[in-house]
Amino acid sequence: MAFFARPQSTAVRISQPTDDPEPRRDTVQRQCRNIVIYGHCKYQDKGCQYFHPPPDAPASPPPTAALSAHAINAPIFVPKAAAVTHDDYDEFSYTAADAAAVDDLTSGGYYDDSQYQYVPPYDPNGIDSLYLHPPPFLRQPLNYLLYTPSLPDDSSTNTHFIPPASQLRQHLQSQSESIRTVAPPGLPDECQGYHSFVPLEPTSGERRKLGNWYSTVYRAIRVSDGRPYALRRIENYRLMHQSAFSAIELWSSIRHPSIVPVQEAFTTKAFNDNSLLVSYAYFPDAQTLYDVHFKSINGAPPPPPPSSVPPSAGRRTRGPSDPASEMEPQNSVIPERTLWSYIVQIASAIKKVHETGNPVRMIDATKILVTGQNRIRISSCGIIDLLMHNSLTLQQSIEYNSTLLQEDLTLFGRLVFSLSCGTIHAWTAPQFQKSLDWMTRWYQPDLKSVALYLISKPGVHKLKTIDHLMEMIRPKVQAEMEEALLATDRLQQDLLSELENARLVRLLCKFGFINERPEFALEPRWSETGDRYIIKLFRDYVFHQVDEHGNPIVNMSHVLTCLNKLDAGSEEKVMLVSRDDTSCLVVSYKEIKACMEGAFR
Ligand SMILES: Nc1ncnc2c1ncn2[C@@H]1O[C@H](COP(=O)(O)OP(=O)(O)OP(=O)(O)O)[C@@H](O)[C@H]1O
Repeated sequence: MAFFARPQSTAVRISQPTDDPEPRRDTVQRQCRNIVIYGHCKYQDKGCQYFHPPPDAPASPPPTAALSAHAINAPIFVPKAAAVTHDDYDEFSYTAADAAAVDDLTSGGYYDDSQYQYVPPYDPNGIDSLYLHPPPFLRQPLNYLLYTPSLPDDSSTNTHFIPPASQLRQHLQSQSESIRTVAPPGLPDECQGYHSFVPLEPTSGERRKLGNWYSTVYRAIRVSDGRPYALRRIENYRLMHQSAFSAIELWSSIRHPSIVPVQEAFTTKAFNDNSLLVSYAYFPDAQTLYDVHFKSINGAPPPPPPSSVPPSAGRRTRGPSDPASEMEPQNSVIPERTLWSYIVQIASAIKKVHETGNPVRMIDATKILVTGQNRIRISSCGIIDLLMHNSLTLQQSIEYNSTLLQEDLTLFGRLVFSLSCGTIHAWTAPQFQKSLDWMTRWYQPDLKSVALYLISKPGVHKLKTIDHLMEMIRPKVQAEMEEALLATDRLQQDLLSELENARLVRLLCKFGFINERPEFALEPRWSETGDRYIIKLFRDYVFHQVDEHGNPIVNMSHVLTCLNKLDAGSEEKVMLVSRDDTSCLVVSYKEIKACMEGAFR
């Protein structure tokens, strides 16, 4: 058929305008489209602001005339759903007159049907039945892919592990920023496949030690996967036995949600000494338990609250009126729920490691990281095993290991005392009785029982075991599991609302790749004819609409609606007009999508 100008693209050419009755831009003097379409406007005296020719003036083209491309410049319609939900909707689209003119359209559809009551172009050489009986414009049912289904929204509630969505977003943004921190000068540009070293602790002032070794933690990016890692550097380390690395090999095979995964270890001279570097997974903005819960005691400003307080728990502060305030002045008490959560997470990590027959050796407030709301992970695993590697006989090593397993539980007990009492030395003899009183005052008795079990001295025939501990805390484990599942549900729901982001970005990237490539102007497969032309017109339709004064319309909901429909390949049709108004195409989103995929490929 003649008006299928490009059958292969299925775009419908409507007409070549033969006269120029209207200026390009919409103005209040523009002729009312109701006159053009219906021959009269029932809102003429009721506020319609467009020009209505006097009754004796020459009649406008009858409705059966070919629709001019200029008609596209008629008042821009905005999808109803978008307009009512978007703050920045185009005012012009909803002037009183238009509101009246398009009032009917709101009775159930998204678009002004009357705008689509077009008649196929007049084709003197090929009048056919379509001309005489134009097919009705059928509104396509919405594709379910177009919109995220609305689910009950609990994103504003504060769950145990996941803060309200607004806070979560802030955390994630801050983490993203931390990952991209620019490397300061003075550090190696590249070292064993890592670059962009950024120290994670102050490098001035007192030097930090791990055991007898000076140690610094850096964030660096690994070349092979582009991901950030936390590298702990041990200065002036001499590797005596290659077998020392077997500890790292073992730890790199242990995966547990409460253990910072170990990646690899190597020695290097890149720091102008013999350094040992152990690479761990990096958790942006992580703070140690010490930083979060104990630092204020040393006079440093307290870190931001760990966001660990469930709304009902409140935060209690030791004040001078508390009998226990003699222990430490003005230090916030960790809510019992948070404390149990820490205990369950650490116990579960210890169980995982003890099952391999190995000790953890890093149960310490300065080595346990808080990586999210109430989420903790034991860090720096394996490094002590590497540094203190010695060649023991099998029997010696079994006995040594057994001692270290008991030691893990004792360290754990000390940590529970420290966290419950808010002071790192709460378990030591001078403070022990006061600490017990304190725990009796603020927490349920089972917390004290657990702490006492953990720091008790093992009998010759009765060793402490992590399994026994797990049995003691079973009800708390169940509560923790429920919280973890709730967190998964919450995250999945949040993820759903972000689902369209990736799709839209991919579409925008494709637009960017395809449009405006003058260097390919002479390339027949590329030039702005055919499919590429449709894509260009669609780009204009989505992004470059202007109002009656020629000002750009910045209507995000229009853009998002169009892109969503394009992505879903909706059957809905859209009218595209060239910039010079010489041609006008009606194509479906589905067809535009096919054009775009083709051009992109
Ligand atoms: N895997 C990791 N991901 C993100 N940050 C980490 C990681 N490991 C350590 N850090 C951060 O590096 C910093 C230094 O860690 P380190 O273990 O030396 O703590 P520290 O408080 O300085 O302990 P110490 O007093 O023993 O030196 C801490 O702020 C910690 O949050």
